[in-house]
Amino acid sequence: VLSMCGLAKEHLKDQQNNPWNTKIAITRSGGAGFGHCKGTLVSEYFILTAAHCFTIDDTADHIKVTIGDSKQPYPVANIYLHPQYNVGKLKHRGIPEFYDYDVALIKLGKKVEFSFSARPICLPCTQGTTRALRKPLATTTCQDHENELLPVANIRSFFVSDCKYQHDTIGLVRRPVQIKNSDKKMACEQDARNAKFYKNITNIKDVVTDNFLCTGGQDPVLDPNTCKGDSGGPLIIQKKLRYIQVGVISWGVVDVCGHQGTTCEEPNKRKDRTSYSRDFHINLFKVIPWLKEQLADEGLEFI
Ligand SMILES: CO[C@H]1CCN(Cc2c(C)cc(C)c3[nH]ccc23)[C@H](CO)C1
Repeated sequence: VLSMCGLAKEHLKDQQNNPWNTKIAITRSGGAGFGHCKGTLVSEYFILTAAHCFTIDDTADHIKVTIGDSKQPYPVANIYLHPQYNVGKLKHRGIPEFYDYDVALIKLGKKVEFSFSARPICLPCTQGTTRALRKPLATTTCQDHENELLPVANIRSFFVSDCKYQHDTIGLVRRPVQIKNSDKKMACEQDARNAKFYKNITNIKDVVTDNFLCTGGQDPVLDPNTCKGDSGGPLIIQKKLRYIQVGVISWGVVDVCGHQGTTCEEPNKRKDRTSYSRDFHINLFKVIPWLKEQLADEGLEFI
């Protein structure tokens, strides 16, 4: 059976504690600079990330994926963007960026040998998550997973930032945030209006569709915010000692890292977090059919 998903070495730090954490580097021709994104290892060949990390002319040979402690990048065989992702879909309505269905799968050119620093995270509606939730395999449904992981409430979850410490060592820091899946969901979504391109949108639900999970703000508690470089990273829920990914970091209202990109808590380097600094993540329960199709041969046993 595929090694258990969502298992981390609790007492260790950084990569052993987030063994599904991957870095995606995209080299653009013509000096259009580097693209950097995060992603998660979800099976022996696939990385889950955000579709907006890629532009139409990013080909597989311009993408490098590093996993675990290995400095050696994996070759990329192919990229699969969600078929309904279309960043320019609302351009005619003066909305330059539309992030709906902002998910993509990268197929690696080489199989990942799992280890304590390279292990897949659990995905919703797979048998691995049923086991991780300690539920009966025969009777547990995808809806049971959703009821357990995303109830109507403020749900404790986390994303992961990389922190640059002195001597350029990179650490991985877990950032606790609450998914506003309660009566606070509306206010969370309305704050999208504070984003650069969304200021004069009449109906914010046109851009913040039902496919998003919303975190950030200060009600009930002040949540940390994502940065551009966190794009494609996971929104994770921990159940006992197992980790399940419920979202992919898509976009945020305020890039609290500014240009330097690191997301470390350096003094006065991080823009102050405000009540309207919200972050939006693609809800994986809304893209199960696409995941199931793309990952059909990966032994994940979707239910
Ligand atoms: C609609 O306009 C907004 C779109 C996205 N924002 C950039 C951005 C991206 C692309 C991705 C992630 C994960 C981000 N986390 C925080 C900011 C941020 C800009 C500027 O913040 C405003």
